[in-house]
Amino acid sequence: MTSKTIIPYKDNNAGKKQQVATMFNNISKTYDFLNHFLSLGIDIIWRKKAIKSLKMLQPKRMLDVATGTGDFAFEAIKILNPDKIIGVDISEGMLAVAKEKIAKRGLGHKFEVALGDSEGLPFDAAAFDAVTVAFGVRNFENLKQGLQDICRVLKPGGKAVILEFSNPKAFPVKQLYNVYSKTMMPFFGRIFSKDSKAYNYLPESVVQFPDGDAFTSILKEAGFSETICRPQTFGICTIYIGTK
Ligand SMILES: C[S@@+](CC[C@H](N)C(=O)[O-])C[C@H]1O[C@@H](n2cnc3c(N)ncnc32)[C@H](O)[C@@H]1O
Repeated sequence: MTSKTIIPYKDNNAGKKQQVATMFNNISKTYDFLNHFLSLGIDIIWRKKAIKSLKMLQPKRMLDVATGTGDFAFEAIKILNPDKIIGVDISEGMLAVAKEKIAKRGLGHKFEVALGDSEGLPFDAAAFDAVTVAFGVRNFENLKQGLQDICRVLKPGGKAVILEFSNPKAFPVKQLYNVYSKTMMPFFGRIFSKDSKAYNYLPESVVQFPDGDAFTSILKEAGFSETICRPQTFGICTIYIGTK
């Protein structure tokens, strides 16, 4: 199953990847604030829970794909204490914020970030014990290719943990969340961020994105086994785990 391509700027001819990078460059300075504000801080709980699923594996060398401003990687450092975590992202603006946070927290010896595309990761095969992606896969231009490359850089037995928005299915959460994401999110996004289109793209891209079993099927096609799907908070978000 492939998802219909949703792009941030419909009147623009650039491809999805370039548009997504531009959008995140535009919103990088307000991203962290709006993330916690719009999710009422629940994203912090989702991140912790997702990272905790790697505790048994005790990964030493980790990769955080679509690392953005680094919050998923910071959580991994706190909970798992790996020797090294590398974060890659296609948005220089988001990475600039991540770099400031790394310096402020004195974590430069443990957490490095670099420009890098999920669909052609600049690493050797089997280089990492675990790969994490939070709220990133929905933005990939080619989802299956991105997941295949994540599988390639994992060691055999290594795990990918993916956190992504999904669509709540049950009444009345489905209806309430629909209204919230289509009205409040774009409203506050327009007020606080520099990009009025970015917070329209967010709910539109979630609706179109394959979730639940549809997503775990793509994980399997990309080379993962023992796939797990754990919906969070009435299905607003889902933790997916795949093993190489
Ligand atoms: C919603 S942000 C998530 C950032 C961070 N992981 C977090 O949890 O807050 C999505 C990020 O995915 C990045 N991204 C989108 N497509 C990508 C790709 N093909 N390769 C690497 N990063 C990508 C964007 O630039 C953006 O920083």
